[in-house]
Amino acid sequence: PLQVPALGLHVRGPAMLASQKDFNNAVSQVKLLKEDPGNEVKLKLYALYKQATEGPCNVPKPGMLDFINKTKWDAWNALGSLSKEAARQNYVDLVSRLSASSESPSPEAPAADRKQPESDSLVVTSEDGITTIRLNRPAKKNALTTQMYHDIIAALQAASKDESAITVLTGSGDYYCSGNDLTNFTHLPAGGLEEMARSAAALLRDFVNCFIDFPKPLVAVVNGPAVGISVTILGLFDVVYATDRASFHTPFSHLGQSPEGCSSYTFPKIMGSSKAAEMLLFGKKLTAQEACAQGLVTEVFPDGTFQKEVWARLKAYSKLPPNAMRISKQIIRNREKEKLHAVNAEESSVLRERWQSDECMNAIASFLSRKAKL
Ligand SMILES: CCCCC/C=C/C(=O)SCCNC(=O)CCNC(=O)[C@H](O)C(C)(C)COP(=O)(O)OP(=O)(O)OC[C@H]1O[C@@H](n2cnc3c(N)ncnc32)[C@H](O)[C@@H]1OP(=O)(O)O
Repeated sequence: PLQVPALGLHVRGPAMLASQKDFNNAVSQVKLLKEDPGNEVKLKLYALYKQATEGPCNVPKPGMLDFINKTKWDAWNALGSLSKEAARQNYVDLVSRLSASSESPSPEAPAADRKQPESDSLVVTSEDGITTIRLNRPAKKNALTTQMYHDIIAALQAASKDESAITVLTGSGDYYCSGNDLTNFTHLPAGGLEEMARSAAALLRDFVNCFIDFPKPLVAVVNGPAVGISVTILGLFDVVYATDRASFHTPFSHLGQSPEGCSSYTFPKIMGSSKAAEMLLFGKKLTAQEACAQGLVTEVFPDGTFQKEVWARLKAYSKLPPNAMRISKQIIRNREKEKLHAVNAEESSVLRERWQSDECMNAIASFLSRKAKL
């Protein structure tokens, strides 16, 4: 068979081609897949569907900043003059491979039992009664990729069951975390912007739920500036230690977005409604000292002695009776767990709409085209 280079697909002879009925069945089957096949595969499915139903790409190339439609256009255009029938067959073959692999049992351990993350961007270690989850993408200021959200969920689930007494989240390099990786929004699935927003909202909700439900003491060791979701979820930690080099920035309006991480509830509760509004509506950046004065940060340390002082303290705390700490945390958290879950659901659903807005798309395009920086 011939190969279509960009997508690695095969062109078959006419005798082997799938019927329109096979194709229609495959289109229905895609919606029933148990596992998300990932953005690359979804893009292939999109391109083959367009080629099978409309023939070779016949619409103008979208502009440079319209990165979502341009990615889809590129995938469709890469199929060149592949016939509708061959595209139909390739679509059917691809769906049948996806269905087979989603039926067969996974050789991997369930995510909750997996200790090591899928990528090097997260490092999980356990020592001295402390499980440390370290964001490890310093060249990108520890911006959170979609894979990292999944890995953090898995790491928290594993830490909730391991032997450690305390769990810590921290960052590598000069930043704690620059928030959501804005390129997450450029990998458009076959279902388009709407599907991207739906799956991001579901991931956000699962991610934040893990912090709400985490059963042991959870400590943030904020080793540098923090942006976006890495700031909002601090309201769900039990203790937050920060270097005096840290800053806390939630520029949601600048990004055409709205608060998450339960911050629409925790921030007004922690710092009062007016200070919370300055951060969440106007994107006021707080210094470490200001964040401490507002109650978001527990204690600020000089950068030169930050690591030494904080880890010495955490090692001492980790020797306290672990069951007593768990039970005490549960009593505190149980007071408002239901409320936090409701807030998380609402914030995720509002963001699902926001992510489809022009305000949000334009802000992301500006950042990616280097026009905007916070
Ligand atoms: C699915 C759940 C979604 C949850 C919703 C979450 C929302 C949020 O978290 S909103 C906040 C999103 N974050 C941002 O808007 C920050 C964007 N970044 C910046 O404004 C700046 O990069 C900076 C202020 C964080 C740092 O500036 P600077 O010190 O000048 O460093 P560089 O800009 O040169 O950054 C180095 C390198 O890292 C890349 N990068 C940094 N942050 C992000 C990011 N959030 N997403 C993607 N990429 C990021 C930056 O592009 C540079 O890359 P290279 O040019 O390739 O070196």
